Amino acid sequence: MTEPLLRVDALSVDSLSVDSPGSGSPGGALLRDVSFELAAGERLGLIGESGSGKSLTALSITGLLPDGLAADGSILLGGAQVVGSRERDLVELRGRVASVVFQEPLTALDPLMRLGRQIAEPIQRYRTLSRAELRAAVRDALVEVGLDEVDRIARAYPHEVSGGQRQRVAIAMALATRPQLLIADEPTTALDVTVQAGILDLLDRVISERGMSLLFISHDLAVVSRVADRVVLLRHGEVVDRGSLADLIARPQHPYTRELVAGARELDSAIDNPGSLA
Ligand SMILES: Nc1ncnc2c1ncn2[C@@H]1O[C@H](COP(=O)(O)OP(=O)(O)OP(=O)(O)O)[C@@H](O)[C@H]1O
Repeated sequence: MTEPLLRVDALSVDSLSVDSPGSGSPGGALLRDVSFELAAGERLGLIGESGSGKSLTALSITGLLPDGLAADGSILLGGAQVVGSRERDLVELRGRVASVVFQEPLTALDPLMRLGRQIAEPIQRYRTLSRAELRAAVRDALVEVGLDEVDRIARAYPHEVSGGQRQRVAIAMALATRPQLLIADEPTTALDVTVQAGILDLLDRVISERGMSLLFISHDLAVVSRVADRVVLLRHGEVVDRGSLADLIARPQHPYTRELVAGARELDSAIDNPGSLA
């Protein structure tokens, strides 16, 4: 078999900056010269403290920056340019190439629509199915994200299921369009620790089973280490460090990386020795 001439990354962000041009703020750009690549099937963690620019990066990638903010540079999503693209083309890219899971599942869910219908919508957008086939596809989608009682959940409204179940449904919706890349923006931050572990295991499994790429965004190195192979560290809108997770943890170079690694170790030993928390 011959090697392909051109390897298309799932995502390639090159010299991305985000500005708030109308604001006249003297602070300058919100993101500056952010660059990273994500190969097909790879898992990258984007780490940074609150306000470092993680969400603006995710919104830039999906072409969803709020009004008043402008992106510059290049973002290739499955080989297609996002920066400067028309909304019509971006709609096609979202879903087909990349889907997003947010911190708060209610962002993605309509409170007035039964969950089964909400999952059926993205499935129908990309596949022509009979009613019976569609019902089976919705059940399969719920089973894939580890939910039991799928008939009850399909008939329920978002407020009638638990927070963890809602996040699983939101993940099922994000996966329903068969994207190549899943962008998970702090998907477990709003959940308690045991539920969090279940969602991380789920992401780990579906990403492997489907051979997808994952961009996992979090402020928490310990959480990222559960699902990512490589990380990019953002601080004040700039990339300050990057590398394989194993290298960064074993040999942290940048002061911010050292701080993060020390913090994650402290938390880990506090969990192992609960008395040390007192
Ligand atoms: N619409 C906007 N207009 C102006 N500034 C904004 C806007 N949205 C975000 N910012 C600013 O951009 C910076 C980066 O924000 P961003 O939401 O990307 O941070 P984050 O790393 O995702 O933080 P968090 O973990 O708290 O969500 C912050 O200083 C924020 O105040």
